[in-house]
Amino acid sequence: MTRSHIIAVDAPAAVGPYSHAMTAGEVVFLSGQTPIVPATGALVEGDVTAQARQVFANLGAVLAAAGLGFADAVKVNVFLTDMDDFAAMNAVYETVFPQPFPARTTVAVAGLPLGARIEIELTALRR
Ligand SMILES: C=C(N)C(=O)O
Repeated sequence: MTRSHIIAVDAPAAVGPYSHAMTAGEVVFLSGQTPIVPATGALVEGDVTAQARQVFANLGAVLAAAGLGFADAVKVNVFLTDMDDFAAMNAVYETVFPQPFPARTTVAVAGLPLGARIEIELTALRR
């Protein structure tokens, strides 16, 4: 099975020792994206809705660098620092993924890098 890494020039630089994505055969594992604005390296201004939109913009940039799109996602993991943001996250989420929606898990966590309210990682499949 081939293994390679993906660096997306349109996504924020990694904030730690990880690749934007790794491929393993036909499966593409995207690292978690936080709401960092690529041009500034800072968190986007605004509420969790703005943060969710930025996260999806960043994930979209990584998917595009892999030659993929949100329709290719098979599993998504959503991390929130406050489960009260669940509905707002869903409202953005359902505009991004076509149906049938990928499998998904959402959990609340004690903290995220740079004080973000949301981080999302996903796994996609080359078809
Ligand atoms: C933002 C990340 N994906 C990380 O720190 O692992």
